[in-house]
Amino acid sequence: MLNARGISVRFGTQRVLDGIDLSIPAGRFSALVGANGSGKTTLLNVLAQLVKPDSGSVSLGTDPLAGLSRRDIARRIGLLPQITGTPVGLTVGELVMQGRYPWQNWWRQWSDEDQRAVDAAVALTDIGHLLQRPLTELSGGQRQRCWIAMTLAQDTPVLLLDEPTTYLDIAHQVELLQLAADLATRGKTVVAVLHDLNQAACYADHLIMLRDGGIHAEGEPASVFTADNLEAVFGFRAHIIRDPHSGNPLCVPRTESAELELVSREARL
Ligand SMILES: Nc1ncnc2c1ncn2[C@@H]1O[C@H](COP(=O)(O)OP(=O)(O)OP(=O)(O)O)[C@@H](O)[C@H]1O
Repeated sequence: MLNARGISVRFGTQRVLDGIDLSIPAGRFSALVGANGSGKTTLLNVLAQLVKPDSGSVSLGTDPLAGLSRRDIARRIGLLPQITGTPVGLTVGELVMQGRYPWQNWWRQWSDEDQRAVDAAVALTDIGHLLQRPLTELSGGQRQRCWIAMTLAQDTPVLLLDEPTTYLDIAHQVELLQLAADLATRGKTVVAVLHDLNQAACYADHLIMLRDGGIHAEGEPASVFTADNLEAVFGFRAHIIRDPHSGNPLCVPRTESAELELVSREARL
């Protein structure tokens, strides 16, 4: 269990996170959703100890993370940030190998275990055919899969993914979400910031809705993914319907034209 207690963060005069208490279930796939600017990235960065909160603490199980070295944290928590730049002069293979950095030191160089972790990450993200290519020559989606592979190669019990489906076509989005769900089934604790609410409700075991730097709702998607919560958090009205195949909740935005059509149809009856 990854626990955050009383987390508050200010940037200047702006309070971005406001006394957050959160218990992220171990071995589950949690999705973090909320409007732009609601504090999702800041919260992930606090969980990964990249942002020091003004108050509050994070622990993994019973172990507080504050005070651990960067290397020790990186052996426990892998973070895929929102990627904005591309390193020049690096091949895909070299990037993925960098995921093993926290496990190495001057007396322990590249090992069979490192190679196994890299091979597994490469296979899971289907980038074996790209290993010799410079990162700068790849499409945005291919590059995103390489970053994900690097994070997987780190082989941490906790994975924090900030908008991992960015740049991916729909088939690779679904693949990535299924991979996150599978990793959770195999015991990893996965937390992903997702903007596609239906994907979040469909793939995650646990949904966390952030609103103005606080937790508005959290729990199983079936109980959290309600029209009222979506309206409160995102300010839009939606119908919640069920996926006829899986039974998962899906939201359909209530557009003005659809509402008018409904009213006039009812008036005609
Ligand atoms: N380093 C920073 N310095 C100052 N303000 C910041 C910094 N990082 C984030 N903020 C502010 O904190 C608020 C929350 O930002 P954050 O990136 O956590 O939101 P988010 O929910 O991830 O947004 P998005 O969905 O747009 O990615 C925003 O108002 C943002 O401008």
